[in-house]
Amino acid sequence: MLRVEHIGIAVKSLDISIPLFEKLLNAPCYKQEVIGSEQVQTAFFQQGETKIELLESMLPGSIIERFINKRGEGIHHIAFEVADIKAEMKRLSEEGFTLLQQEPTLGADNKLVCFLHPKTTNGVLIELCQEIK
Ligand SMILES: CC[C@@H](C(=O)O)C(=O)SCCNC(=O)CCNC(=O)[C@H](O)C(C)(C)COP(=O)(O)OP(=O)(O)OC[C@H]1O[C@@H](n2cnc3c(N)ncnc32)[C@H](O)[C@@H]1OP(=O)(O)O
Ligand SMILES: [Co+2]
Repeated sequence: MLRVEHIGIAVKSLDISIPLFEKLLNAPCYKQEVIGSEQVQTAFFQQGETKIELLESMLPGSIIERFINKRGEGIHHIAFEVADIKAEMKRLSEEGFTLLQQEPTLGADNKLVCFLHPKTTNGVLIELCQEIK
């Protein structure tokens, strides 16, 4: 893994959480993006070489809504940047981790992404991401 690319935080309302994080980090939200396949709206903040990704559910029953209903707002996943996502998926699968998808999909901020099941990673949802060049 190259670095922590972002930390995903599930929030109920971007309208409330964007100004809150702008105050907290003393940095502007530099990008908002809708990811229809994940039924989320995102908002990004740069912090050194990593980012904070706020996630608000767009639809009832979405992954983010289910998470908030069960656990409340808070840290949802940690994303690691990798150089070659397919090679890393193969390595992690061979090491016994459960991949939540067999092929990378298009994520936010120009990335290919893949998730690992939190049951196989000490209860932490892990995202792998590779920049699309
Ligand atoms: C914006 C795009 C992208 C990016 O580019 O950055 C994103 O970050 S999208 C983020 C949202 N998308 C995802 O999270 C995709 C991967 N996640 C999943 O496929 C599912 O959330 C899941 C992890 C498979 C869980 O789904 P499901 O089994 O349907 O949910 P349950 O509510 O039944 O939970 C089962 C079990 O897992 C625990 N859980 C759920 N989410 C998390 C989590 N984020 N971290 C840790 N544990 C999690 C949940 O509490 C349940 O546990 P038990 O109650 O003990 O059974
Ligand atoms: Co993410």
